Amino acid sequence: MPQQVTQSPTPNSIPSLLMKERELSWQVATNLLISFKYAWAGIIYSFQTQRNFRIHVSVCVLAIALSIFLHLPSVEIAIIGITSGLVLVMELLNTAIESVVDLTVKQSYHELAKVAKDCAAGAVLVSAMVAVLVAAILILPPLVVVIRSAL
Ligand SMILES: Nc1ncnc2c1ncn2[C@@H]1O[C@H](COP(=O)(O)OP(=O)(O)OP(=O)(O)O)[C@@H](O)[C@H]1O
Repeated sequence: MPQQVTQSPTPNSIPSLLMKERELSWQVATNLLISFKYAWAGIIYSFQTQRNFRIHVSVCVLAIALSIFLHLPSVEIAIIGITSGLVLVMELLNTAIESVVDLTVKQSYHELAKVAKDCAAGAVLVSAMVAVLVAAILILPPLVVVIRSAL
């Protein structure tokens, strides 16, 4: 049976290919402000629908507030900010992957849908464990000192 060979795109044809990809989009943000609006809508959607996202936002705010209250060095506050922020990013990606999987398989069971959702949830878990470990190492010692001096 003759095999169908797809030619790889030449550098000149790449811009027109990209245009075609964008044609598939139902709506395209026409400027930066509108892009921000859609990004914000995604964050609000996750906050309103995902309990875990709300928990992670609260813990993230608490960790940064505590590190400011304890007068941690700015590098340590930045590290806590990065690790906590990473958890929120993972949660947003997890929500995006869950939505795409549900859109694809609807309410039917599929082994690959399970793999995709479990791996996305695993990514959130790994980032959350790293964030807790980093926060515990940086926040706990000065927090214990403050609590002891208050007693
Ligand atoms: N269509 C599906 N096919 C196979 N397994 C699925 C499917 N949908 C969900 N699952 C399984 O059920 C689990 C929970 O799915 P769900 O969509 O509720 O995600 P979740 O991990 O609970 O989301 P959250 O991150 O909000 O807690 C998935 O991790 C997966 O193991």
